[in-house]
Amino acid sequence: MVAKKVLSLVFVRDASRILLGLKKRGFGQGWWNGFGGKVEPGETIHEGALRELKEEAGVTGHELQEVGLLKFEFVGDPVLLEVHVFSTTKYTGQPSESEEMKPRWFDVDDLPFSQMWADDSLWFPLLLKGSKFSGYFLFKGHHEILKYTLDEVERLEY
Ligand SMILES: Nc1nc2c([nH]c(=O)n2[C@H]2C[C@H](O)[C@@H](COP(=O)(O)OP(=O)(O)OP(=O)(O)O)O2)c(=O)[nH]1
Repeated sequence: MVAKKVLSLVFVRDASRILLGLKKRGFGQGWWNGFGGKVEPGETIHEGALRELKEEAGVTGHELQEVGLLKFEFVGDPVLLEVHVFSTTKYTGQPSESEEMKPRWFDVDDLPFSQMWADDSLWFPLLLKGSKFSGYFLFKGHHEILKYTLDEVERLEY
């Protein structure tokens, strides 16, 4: 049986910028990403997303919209990752560094794709234009995508 891990991933945006964090440890260390992590027992995915955003970036998110559903498999690993992607322009608090992430605003025209997960450059254009999207990526190691599907969708289906 394939085990499934459910994770959140949150992007905070303003008119021309997006808040990313440099992951300081663990999965994806050394890469820029949104904020998120494993959903804990007893919380909804949305609650998990808000908690991780607060823990990792010091920011309270409001009116999070779920915009993407991304599934990942890694060759040789029986675990399927199901990443729920959220976006918002509404937040309170100032981004601040945590044990896990070092936040920084990036201009949306100048994103550090060479220091991000390889799939991100494929779906970021959909995220940035405000579309909803659904994707599946099969990785070999953490750098190479062997195959993928990616669709712009009207609504997300689970
Ligand atoms: N942008 C992007 N994010 C990804 C990809 N794959 C992937 O898991 N993520 C996200 C989902 C989560 O937000 C984050 C991984 O979560 P994590 O393992 O750090 O979870 P956590 O914070 O609960 O971890 P920990 O406390 O146990 O260390 O990375 C990807 O290919 N691209």
